[in-house]
Amino acid sequence: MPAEQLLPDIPSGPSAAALPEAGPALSGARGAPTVSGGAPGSASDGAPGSASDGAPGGAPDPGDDPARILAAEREHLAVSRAALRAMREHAQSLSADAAGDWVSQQVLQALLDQRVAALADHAGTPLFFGRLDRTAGDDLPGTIYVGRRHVHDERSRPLVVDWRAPVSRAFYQASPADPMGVGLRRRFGYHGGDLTAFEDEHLGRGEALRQSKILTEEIERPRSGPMRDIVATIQPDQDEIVREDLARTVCVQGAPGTGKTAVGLHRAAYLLFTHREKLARSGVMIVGPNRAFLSYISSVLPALGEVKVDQTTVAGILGDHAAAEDPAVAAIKGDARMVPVLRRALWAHVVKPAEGLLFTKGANRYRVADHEVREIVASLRGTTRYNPGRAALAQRLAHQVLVRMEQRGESPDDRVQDAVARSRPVKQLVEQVWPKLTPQQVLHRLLSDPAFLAAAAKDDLSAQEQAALLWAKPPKSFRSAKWSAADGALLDELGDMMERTPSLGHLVVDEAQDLSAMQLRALGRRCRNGSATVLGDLAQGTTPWAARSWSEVLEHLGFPEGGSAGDGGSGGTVTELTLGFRVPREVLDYAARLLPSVAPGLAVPRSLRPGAGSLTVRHAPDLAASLAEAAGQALRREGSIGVIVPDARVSAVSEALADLDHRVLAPDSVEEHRLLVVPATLAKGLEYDHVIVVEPADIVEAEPRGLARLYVVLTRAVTSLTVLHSRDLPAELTG
Ligand SMILES: Nc1ncnc2c1ncn2[C@@H]1O[C@H](COP(=O)(O)OP(=O)(O)OP(=O)(O)O)[C@@H](O)[C@H]1O
Repeated sequence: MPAEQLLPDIPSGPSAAALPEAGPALSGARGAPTVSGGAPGSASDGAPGSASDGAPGGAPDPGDDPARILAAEREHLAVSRAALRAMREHAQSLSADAAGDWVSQQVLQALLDQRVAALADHAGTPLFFGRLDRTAGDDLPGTIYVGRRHVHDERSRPLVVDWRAPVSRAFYQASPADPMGVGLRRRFGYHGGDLTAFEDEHLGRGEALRQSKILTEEIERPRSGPMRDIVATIQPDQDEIVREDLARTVCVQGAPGTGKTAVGLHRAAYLLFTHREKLARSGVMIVGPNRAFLSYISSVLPALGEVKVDQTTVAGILGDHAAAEDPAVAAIKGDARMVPVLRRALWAHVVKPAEGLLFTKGANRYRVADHEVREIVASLRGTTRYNPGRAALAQRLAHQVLVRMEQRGESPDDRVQDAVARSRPVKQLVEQVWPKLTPQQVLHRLLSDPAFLAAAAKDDLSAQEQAALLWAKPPKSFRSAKWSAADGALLDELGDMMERTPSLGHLVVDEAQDLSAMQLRALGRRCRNGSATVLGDLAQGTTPWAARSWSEVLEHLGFPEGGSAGDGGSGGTVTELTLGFRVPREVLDYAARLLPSVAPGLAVPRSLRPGAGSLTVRHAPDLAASLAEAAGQALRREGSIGVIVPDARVSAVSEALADLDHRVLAPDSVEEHRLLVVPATLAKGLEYDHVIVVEPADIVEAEPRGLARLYVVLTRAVTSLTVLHSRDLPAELTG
């Protein structure tokens, strides 16, 4: 997004004023109380719908006194809260007894319980965070309050409108250039559940804020606990992505901290609101890199009222296969060239019948000749998945027997055909020609048997690649095989060749740049009838198979860029977020020195915040002592602290911090702690107020894409980054 879009010029400079007794805006944690905006005018200011239109009971016009305006808005909040209470009491009073039978009663009761839970008033956040005074002259109210959920009064007049409703769009998108029928846009700051500040933009008069203090306060607030929703401050380019059509697959490239994860989660919430019934049936799933990350993002959707979204990892989908594997072998297994290899391996099990079918019933014998069986097999091969093909073969053979019965004057019906299809001679022939298989059996054979692998690989894999794929010591049976994570995707591919994988309505994939072609295919087949939101940063790709381009990723997912998806859906579009909300500019510029080496094609990211003094790079011959000192200093400041270290140094660093209460982050960690030691390989997607990075050279040397790992690690800080090194820094960082 161009900076001007976020910080538009104001023809008549809006003023900022302090409001007595007002607490800090939005985050409520710090900062001066604010009321700002272009001469905060009357709440009803020129708009056909005034504040009193929206507030039943007709609140008096507070004029342009900020304190009176805020008092009037607090009154609207109190009225809205009372109305929500009434909605909840009404829902509680409803009985499921009216349902006809016991099962319907239980279903209805569950729905009523859900409704009551959804109508809870969360004391920590106000019911609304924005207001629009509209000049559109349509049937909708002149004034609307935008909040996390819809609230109406006893006459069904809306007091708060859900942020996802079409009319709320203007709250995020309207600008002086295109006011979208909005005269006044007001943003509220809050502390706990109370309104403490507001900012006005008289868009109708061509006024907009140069810099929203409420947004600044929000992005600068100290981080503690899990990720929060950004519903009050979604930016216009983020909102475009959030509200993209369900049918569209969107792929978002974005530098660290540009809000990709936040946008993906809000898009899920938006789609669930807009297509509630459809998605309740088909489902929405969020896929993240590991459980620690999922735990970090786990509160966002519930806070937006969406509790029924599955949040998982690729391993959660493909099975926790964790056998150790050489990354070079995993890279071959992750390559899309494995698809034809697997296909040949599977279908090689379908063989030419040596004999025809002989079916006996009483004294009668019915024959289907071997060439006829061959023709049936040939007509089925390649036109169905493996298992349905097997079932169809049995039915076709039985049908041939039926034809012969009819030729002899019998009149068998469908039940006879089913019985013949299940009869021993048919089963035996099918088993011989088209055997029952599991994905594990096929993959076990492929990775154990050089001749079988060579036949399946043809020219798709080189001799060296085939040699690398073969197990050094093949397990005796597929049952005792220890599968690797890469095998998981191969098994899934084979599974889908055998039986169609059910599809979800929408899939959000975070850190997608790290997924192999085969993993992407596994995810793509899970939204074959739906769509996807694909999030990532090519510069943060740390796996040996990390994507080099988004069009590749979309292709593997089955949503080719600009094209159409396999099952009639639309192709994907790539878009970019370029403005960073997390990392201070000084830190981001430092990390960006690595970009020419890790992703030469990408533009240098921009940060919303200057963050002067946020970066310290210290040569530390006594690393343990410097680390303890830096961590101690950070503990005296506000906010979370992440000590990000080469994985091999985790225990040593934990020992160096023995005197400070801390925890070590593990892949499955769900507990929170203010001071965390974070292995470099787990830092992706996370953020801390203060980050201390230990020994960058070790981080770079630990893995083939170590420079990209270092880029990830250096971009986790919200407030300060301290780099401690006893060895020389990597040349890419100093050059
Ligand atoms: N519009 C916004 N208003 C307030 N905060 C925002 C906004 N957009 C993003 N943020 C905040 O910026 C931080 C970074 O967001 P997020 O983690 O979604 O970025 P990301 O692009 O996924 O980063 P990374 O690539 O490093 O994983 C989060 O704390 C998020 O809440």
